[in-house]
Amino acid sequence: MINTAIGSLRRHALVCFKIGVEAAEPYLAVKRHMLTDGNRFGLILADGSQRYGTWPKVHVIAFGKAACAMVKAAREVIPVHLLACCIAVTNDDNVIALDGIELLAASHPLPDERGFKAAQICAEIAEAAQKDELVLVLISGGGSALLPYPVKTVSLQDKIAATDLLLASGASINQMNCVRKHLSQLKGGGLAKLAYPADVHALILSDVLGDDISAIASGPTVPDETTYADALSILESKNLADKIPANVKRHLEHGRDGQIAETPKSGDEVFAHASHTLIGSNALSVHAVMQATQANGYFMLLYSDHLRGEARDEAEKLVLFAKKTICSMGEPLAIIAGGETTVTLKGNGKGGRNQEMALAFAISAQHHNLPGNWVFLSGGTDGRDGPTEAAGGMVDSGTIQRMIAAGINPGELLDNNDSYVTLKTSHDLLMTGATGTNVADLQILLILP
Ligand SMILES: Nc1ncnc2c1ncn2[C@@H]1O[C@H](COP(=O)(O)OP(=O)(O)O)[C@@H](O)[C@H]1O
Ligand SMILES: O=C(O)[C@@H](CO)OP(=O)(O)O
Repeated sequence: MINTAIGSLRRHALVCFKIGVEAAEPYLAVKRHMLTDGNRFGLILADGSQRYGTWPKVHVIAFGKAACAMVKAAREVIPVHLLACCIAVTNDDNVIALDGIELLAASHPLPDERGFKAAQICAEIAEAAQKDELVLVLISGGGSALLPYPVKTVSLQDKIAATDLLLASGASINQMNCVRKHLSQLKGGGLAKLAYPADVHALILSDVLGDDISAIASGPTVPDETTYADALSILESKNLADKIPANVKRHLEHGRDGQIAETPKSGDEVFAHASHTLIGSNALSVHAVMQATQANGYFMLLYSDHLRGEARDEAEKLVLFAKKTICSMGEPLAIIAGGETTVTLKGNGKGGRNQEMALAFAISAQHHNLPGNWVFLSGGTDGRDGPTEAAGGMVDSGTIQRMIAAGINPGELLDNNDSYVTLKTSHDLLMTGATGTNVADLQILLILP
């Protein structure tokens, strides 16, 4: 039985989580950053200011896993007489047929010929845009693989081979994309360069923690501060310098030796008419959750907006932090975090990093006698945690009792990375279904001391 106090904490946690997810919902996020009076089209910039344009034509290029939802919003807002073209490139899983939009499917995470053709079309649109027209670029994660447009001396097959090696090497997304930018005509500011001197504005949904704009989909519209030498040293550090196709290595070496132009850097003329707005990210979702808990009457503390580390260790640290904090608080307390933990798999159970963190939190809270009624939610904003249909877990101060009453041993199951079955038994799985967005994970701890 869940008591009424815990019941209302659980309802609040769920509502706040959903508000965090909604803050990153691609369709809504794009709509929040556009305006029209029926005749003109304008943008709402990051600082909240409104800017109506005098663009006679708007060319819309959307790519990434959220391209369909983003382009749908743009199509609904931009007056038809201004819309020159509307193209969306996404991966097979995320294709949604839309009226009036040229929709192209391509492969992710390894590029394919379809992506190459889509990239050619996008490049042609950018090049054809005239001065004083607007190229509106809607960017979401996955864009790097979906729009492969290798430099002329590197074939698509060679680029696929290089991507494959990098994916398998454990390279970070920033490292991967440093190399991809230096093999591409579109990435690392390439799209802005092609569109110049037309105006370029990008609405960017970040799937990269820390929101390095030039890493998201390899930053096609923003300056790239990395170099050919950086790309080569990344390949060397991963022992790939002699495994990548010879054409790829030669291109990077020619670049390093100054025989090929660098990717455009900040201050470069090609960015004179280029701007962007970050419209969704883990940090923005964390912020939305923080506001929601305050609106619900909680005293709110931000624990971390870049949570990283082993899920179970982070759970214990959070328990200890909460215990220390409660001592000095008499009022309802919300402790908020966002980020992406990891799980080192040791067992053969089923689960995900959020479910593992929730289970570990419940065990650790009991071990450290976390007082009062509390609820802890850890969920993936994409609604899918690991290879399960749950988004994560939501545990409370009665969770361990429910598990024991059901005859299971939570500690043993955690050791087997079996968080899914364990939380299912205590009715603590967080089930939202796929959400259509992906800005990493959110953690919400609500406490009535
Ligand atoms: N039994 C398990 N328990 C906890 N985590 C797991 C388990 N099985 C897989 N995982 C984790 O799930 C992660 C993949 O989850 P997923 O939600 O698909 O990731 P992403 O959101 O990064 O695409 C892997 O990094 C792996 O560590
Ligand atoms: O497109 C990309 O470069 C990255 C980051 O935005 O996403 P993914 O990990 O899906 O390749």
